[in-house]
Amino acid sequence: MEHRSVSPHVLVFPFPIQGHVNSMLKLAELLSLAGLRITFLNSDYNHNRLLRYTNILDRFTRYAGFRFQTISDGLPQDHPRTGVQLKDMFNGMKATTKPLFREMIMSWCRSSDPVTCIIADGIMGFAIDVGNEVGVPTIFFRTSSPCAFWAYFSLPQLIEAGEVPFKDDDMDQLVTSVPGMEGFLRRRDLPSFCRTKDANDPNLQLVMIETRQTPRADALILNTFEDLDGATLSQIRSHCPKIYTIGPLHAHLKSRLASETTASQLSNSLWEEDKSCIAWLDRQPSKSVIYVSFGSLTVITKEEVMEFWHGLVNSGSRFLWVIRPDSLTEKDGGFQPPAQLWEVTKERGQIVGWAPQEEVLAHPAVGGFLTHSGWNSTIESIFAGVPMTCWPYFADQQVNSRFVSHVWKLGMDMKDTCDRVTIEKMVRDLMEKRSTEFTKSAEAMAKLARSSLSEGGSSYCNFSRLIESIRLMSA
Ligand SMILES: O=c1ccn([C@@H]2O[C@H](COP(=O)(O)OP(=O)(O)O[C@H]3O[C@H](CO)[C@@H](O)[C@H](O)[C@H]3O)[C@@H](O)[C@H]2O)c(=O)[nH]1
Ligand SMILES: C[C@H]1CC[C@@H]2C(C(=O)O)=CO[C@@H](O)[C@@H]21
Repeated sequence: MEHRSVSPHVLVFPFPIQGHVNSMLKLAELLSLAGLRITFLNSDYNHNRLLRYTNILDRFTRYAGFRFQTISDGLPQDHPRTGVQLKDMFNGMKATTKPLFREMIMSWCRSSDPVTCIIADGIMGFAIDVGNEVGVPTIFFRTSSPCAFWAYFSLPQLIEAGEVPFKDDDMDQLVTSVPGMEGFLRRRDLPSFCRTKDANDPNLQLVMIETRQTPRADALILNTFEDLDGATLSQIRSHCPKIYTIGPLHAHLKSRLASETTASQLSNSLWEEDKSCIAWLDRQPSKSVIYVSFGSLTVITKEEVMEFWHGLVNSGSRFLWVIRPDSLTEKDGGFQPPAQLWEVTKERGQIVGWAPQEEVLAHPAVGGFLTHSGWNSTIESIFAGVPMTCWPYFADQQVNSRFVSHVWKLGMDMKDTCDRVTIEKMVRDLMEKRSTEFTKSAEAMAKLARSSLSEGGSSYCNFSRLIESIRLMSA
């Protein structure tokens, strides 16, 4: 198919979940600031939620070349769309979204303003097929971590060597088939999809097949910075030489906007942010609060909630805890936390349904983060210099938490445990006993993150290279 336009028109297309929409919308805004014309393709479901809970329309009207388009995710309106239903989400994309996307691209390419480059979510290999069909270059943006990407990429070798599926129950056994991670990556640190008895498990196959598509893309964008992930990036570069590391994206965007722009003005939340927690934080002493959040897909049992609650209360720490309204596996009926927990929570805690997380992490009262280790949360915490205790739920989070604790030494990993005694100890260690040690390493890493974004820094320069390459694709 022939192109008539020479001015870049980029289609940005995320997988329809919070952790992907958030970072891809930030990328879209950065590209708009650089003068590119952008079509952002959102699922109808997520677009309606963004309209409801954020100012995206006002925010993006300032970019003349920016427009939102929507597409079905193939799921009914009342589908829960949590981590438990990942398979439904992929099935919906395959059965409904992919054919619609193909039609849309075809018609845009025939229009007077054809798309000249697709930036698609790196978990959606079908975008490359469609891009190739219409002759439009496709760049992947993988929103998860480089370390997990590399573990996914190494899955054929892990399976071939008989390391996945695991041969027995020893989860502390080191794995040797992820190059560069031989000395420290245990079975329990592999992406959660490896915890299967069947090498043909559909989720395992899916992440492996999708990840192995990446070298077919014209380039790969990652939300990290060179000083954080240099060793892993050099492994990935042996298969995908054209990589643009332009993170931490949330901070990159902020640094290129007017200095008075606040994080909450840039919210891409699919839930309503409860801003009252900022006023509460304002009343707490410096570094006294542990922020607790498990992201947008985690579901937990009421037993786990009770263990966390007792652990937090027994730790003596102040805490700000996000409990998403849809995160409990059971219905609220019959869930009656003891009055004593509520009493202590009123004295030194706050529970909200969804928080303005970037603002929370940047708040001086926050001294630690009990996190599920989603990649956005991890990189936001790294940028804010906040040490972490990790309780990974699924996917890349098992790998990320190992890197936080063992490689970067920015906190601790409590994966595969959830009892009040361990939680109390982990919180005490993070907030008191080992606080100086972790705060020191977290602040050092935050400094490197900031310098990657300053003029001449790696992420700053890589972003210019990315823009240049998109312009060349459209010439
Ligand atoms: O109360 C909250 C909680 C979260 N967030 C934001 O929501 C995003 C959550 O993203 P992330 O930490 O990456 O977690 P998930 O929502 O679980 O993200 C999914 O997508 C990520 C990127 O691919 C993966 O790393 C995760 O494992 C996957 O679960 C972050 O930007 C947070 O700042 C808020 O604004 N308020
Ligand atoms: C859609 C989920 C499967 C893989 C993706 C992911 C990753 O590790 O790349 C993490 O969690 C989810 O965001 C994605």
